[in-house]
Amino acid sequence: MTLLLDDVTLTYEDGGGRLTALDRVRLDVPAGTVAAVVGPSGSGKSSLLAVAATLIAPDRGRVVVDGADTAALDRGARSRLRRERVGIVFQQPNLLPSLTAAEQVQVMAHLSGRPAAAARDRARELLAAVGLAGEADRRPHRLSGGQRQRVNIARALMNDPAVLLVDEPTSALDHERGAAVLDLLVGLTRERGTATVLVTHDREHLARADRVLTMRDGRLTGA
Ligand SMILES: Nc1ncnc2c1ncn2[C@@H]1O[C@H](COP(=O)(O)OP(=O)(O)OP(=O)(O)O)[C@@H](O)[C@H]1O
Repeated sequence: MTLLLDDVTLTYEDGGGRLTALDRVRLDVPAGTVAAVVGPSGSGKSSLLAVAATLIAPDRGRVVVDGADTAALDRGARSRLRRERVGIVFQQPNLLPSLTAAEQVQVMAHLSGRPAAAARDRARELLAAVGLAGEADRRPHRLSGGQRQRVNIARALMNDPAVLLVDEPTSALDHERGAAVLDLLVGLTRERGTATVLVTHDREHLARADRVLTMRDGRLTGA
């Protein structure tokens, strides 16, 4: 499995006690598939993504990303794994206002120490893949909301991640643009063989996923 969470429990400090945000969660996502996660607010969806992204270590259980058991890695190796093998797409694109679309994407390769010339070509290729070949030199204020989210997706793909973690990617978009962004995510998952986890409130997205899982009070069901 490209992404595996096995018997994962995560608690947070809560006043004098502990709040269980993830309760013995098992999730395995094969390459080239989309697992959608639905659930009410506060049920643990963001915590699930944070643990899968290796941003938070669980109290218990295993998180295996692209074959690597993340508990066995030191901090440096874990951040390298996150940078190089995990793509993260959150609700708001958070683009840097002064950079063009191509530069936003290129920056990711720079952070991983990849050569600039190759990164420039790759950034343009990815922007073309998300339908923004003509917008590569535009800064965010000259892009629509849907286009900004596409730049966000291209940026997450820059390092060819094995795992793509996506949190409500269409919440800021109208229906048509949201549908186009979803098409793109599903298509890229299949083409590039990523293991994609998609947190969504949108029922229409669920039909496109390979599996739909429900999170409730930290328990994940439907696997
Ligand atoms: N850093 C934290 N410290 C303490 N409690 C937290 C922390 N982060 C989340 N929680 C609690 O953990 C539970 C799960 O939260 P989480 O954000 O994962 O849910 P969610 O399903 O993503 O919610 P939403 O859809 O509103 O984003 C909630 O009860 C939340 O209040």
